[in-house]
Amino acid sequence: MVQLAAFIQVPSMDSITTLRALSDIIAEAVTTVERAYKNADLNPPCLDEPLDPHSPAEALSRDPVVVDAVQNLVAAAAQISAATRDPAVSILGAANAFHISSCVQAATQLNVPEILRDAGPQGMSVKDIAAKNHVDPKLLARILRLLATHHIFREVSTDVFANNRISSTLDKGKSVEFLLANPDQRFPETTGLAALVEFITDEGFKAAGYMTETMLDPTGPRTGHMRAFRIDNNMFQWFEKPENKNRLTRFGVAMKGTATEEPAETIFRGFKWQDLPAGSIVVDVGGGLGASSLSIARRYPNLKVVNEDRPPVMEQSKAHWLEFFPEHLKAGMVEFQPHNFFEPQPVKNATVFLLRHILHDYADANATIILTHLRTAALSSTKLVIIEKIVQTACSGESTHPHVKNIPILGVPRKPAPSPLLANFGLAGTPPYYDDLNMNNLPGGEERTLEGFYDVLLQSGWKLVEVYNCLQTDSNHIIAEPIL
Ligand SMILES: C[S@@+](CC[C@H](N)C(=O)[O-])C[C@H]1O[C@@H](n2cnc3c(N)ncnc32)[C@H](O)[C@@H]1O
Repeated sequence: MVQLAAFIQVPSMDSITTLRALSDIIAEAVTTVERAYKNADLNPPCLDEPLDPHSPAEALSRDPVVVDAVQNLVAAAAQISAATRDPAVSILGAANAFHISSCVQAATQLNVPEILRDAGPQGMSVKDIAAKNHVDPKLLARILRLLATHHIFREVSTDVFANNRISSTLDKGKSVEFLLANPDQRFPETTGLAALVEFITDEGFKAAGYMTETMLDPTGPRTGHMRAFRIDNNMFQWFEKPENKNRLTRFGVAMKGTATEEPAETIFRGFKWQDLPAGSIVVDVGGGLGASSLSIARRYPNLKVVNEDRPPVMEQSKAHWLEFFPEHLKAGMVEFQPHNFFEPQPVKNATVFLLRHILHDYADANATIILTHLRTAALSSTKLVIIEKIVQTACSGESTHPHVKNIPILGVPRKPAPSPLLANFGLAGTPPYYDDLNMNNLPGGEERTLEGFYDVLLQSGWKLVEVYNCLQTDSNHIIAEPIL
């Protein structure tokens, strides 16, 4: 009898209390969103309609009050689903989640969002979409239906699909005729979000397929990417091969796309660029196109910029600055310095070394080499500004690291998650964890905890002095100074 009782599922008071608390969080969040939109005499954006990035309703969706409410809503809705759904169905859903990536890849590579933009709200028959790409309409219908089931596209009537708010984010804003006739020109001059999605669902997706194999075979190829593409050099060297020219272009635009995940003002919400004296030298180490330093220089044109990256990227960067900020070039205030950051740093009088999305490409041994070269070239007054996400744990509790507790965390205080949500807001807080594994599988790097940053900086002669939390983004500005 005692043994039998163990198998009888009687929901405890705790489980019910948890469900009630989650549903209260959802109800309260909906009320907050409703009130914000009523006060502005607007309706929230409609999922069934394409995104209009310039509409007042979309602008209000970025209001901190609405963002916070939606964060609670997403976290609670995911947790209540996890708590109530058949766990076998949940785990099978997780196991099959790669189909979503694969179908998003198909839809974007076939330019379906642009084809459906032209079709308007009544949508287009999958036969006509498939005909433009010379692919099997039956398979395309199955792909788009799986996506519509996940609220990406809308199945208007049987086999007729239209864009919705989510699918339309992939619209590259170019004509279908142009995209089909110029496959190598699909991404330049776009926001970069579609390029980022294609990079993740192509290189990222393939590399992830080899993550476990790589973990179990530490003496073999170092990354999932090397295994997937059967290469023995790293992703960045692979990008430089002539046959990967389009991939390199896509990656460059995709990195610009990472900025679309965060509000345009983010770069100004942490480190106080305005306090730098005129003529200060900002070195954008591994700057890519130099999109971040370009934003900084545009706002503070008395700052000099040295953009550093691998030689082929420098060509692209120069073209980017010529297009978007030619004045700084003409004024001789920006230099393009081909440089390998595993070799000694050539700029010896930097005011700031800016490292945005660089250290996470490398595990600690290589990150230490990069940081040590910067430390050797630094003046005693040089600041290191690292822009990266700081990974939180899924549980609550104080750090046991001896030093990080005393580091000032400035900027926007991070709100604690209301009980019973996970401390990191669960599904609403996933981006850093996705990035972490992309870093592992592609270049062999990692997103770091605050403790991880402190330790790798210390090993390289830098002291982590403060952290800025930026508004509405997971990105942090991590400031370090030379240890003298
Ligand atoms: C993740 S991207 C970040 C780009 C830019 N900082 C940004 O925030 O958009 C990494 C950059 O590091 C560059 N990179 C990779 N290996 C490098 C090396 N050994 N020396 C210099 N740059 C390198 C890549 O070309 C790429 O532009």
